[in-house]
Amino acid sequence: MALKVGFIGAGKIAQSLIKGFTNAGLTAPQHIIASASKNDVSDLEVIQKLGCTATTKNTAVVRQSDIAVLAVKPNIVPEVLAEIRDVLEPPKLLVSVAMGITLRKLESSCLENAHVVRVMPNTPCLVATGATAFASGRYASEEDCELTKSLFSSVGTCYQVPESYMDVITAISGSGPAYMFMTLEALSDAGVRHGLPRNLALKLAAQTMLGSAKMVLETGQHPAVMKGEVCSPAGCTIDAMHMLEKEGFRAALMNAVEAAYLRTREAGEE
Ligand SMILES: NC(=O)C1=CN([C@@H]2O[C@H](COP(=O)(O)OP(=O)(O)OC[C@H]3O[C@@H](n4cnc5c(N)ncnc54)[C@H](O)[C@@H]3O)[C@@H](O)[C@H]2O)C=CC1
Ligand SMILES: O=C(O)[C@@H]1CCC=N1
Repeated sequence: MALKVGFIGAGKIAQSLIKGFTNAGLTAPQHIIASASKNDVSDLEVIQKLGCTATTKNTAVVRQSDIAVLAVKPNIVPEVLAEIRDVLEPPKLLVSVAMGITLRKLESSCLENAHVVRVMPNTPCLVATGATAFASGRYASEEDCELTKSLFSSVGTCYQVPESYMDVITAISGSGPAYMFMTLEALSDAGVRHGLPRNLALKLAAQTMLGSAKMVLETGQHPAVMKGEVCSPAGCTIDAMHMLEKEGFRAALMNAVEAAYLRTREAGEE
């Protein structure tokens, strides 16, 4: 029987997941229902255009689905949980993708024994290359974890982790696509600055990022070793490396992750 998936919140991440899950053939648009705020006409329209059911009633989403994905901003989570509490009866699974919101917080706002998992996907799920991690709640069963794993593995990789990892994972792979897009934008700008057509510069930059990531995943070698192999003695790359060190490239990235991590923790405490 087809899996019925509901989304509470129909924004950027919900849309990436809906397109990813349906492209993967894990479910079909007619088995998907998603809700948005009544002021959010554009998200409701996108859902309809995708062939899914759009609604403003969160309880309808839970009632009509096997799994309910909670994809609203963290500050909206308490009011949504209060709304759906009584219809989210165990063993129905709640999959929260809200940054920073702990399993304890989620479970304490649901019925006793509610089946909950906390998940951090990223937007490349849209193109079946997502990076997802999840932590299991107290009452989520083995079956729930298997289902979560198969759902998110259909749109990329998916790892089960201790919940204590989730905030930093949010800052690395949840937010990570934005760091990568900024890098690609900067690389292609540099190409344009030196006379390349933008389209060519962007394609070369993106393929370079893809290839480098693939080398890390497939060879298992430390990135520092492979970086060394690109730097020919007295060549041009080592000059670029020197400049990146001088400009604080590594520290800038590590500081960016720390900023996102701290914001994630703060959102969990609000
Ligand atoms: N954008 C991303 O790349 C990722 C986002 N997330 C998490 O997903 C959640 C949503 O993020 P985005 O999709 O980026 O936000 P968004 O602003 O694009 O979407 C939020 C959605 O929630 C809806 N909404 C607002 N109030 C509602 C209510 N009372 N009931 C039902 N729906 C309501 C809005 O209409 C909108 O469709 C956040 O908690 C975020 O931390 C997690 C992983 C990645
Ligand atoms: O920026 C955010 O709040 C969300 C969480 C991870 C990616 N986007």
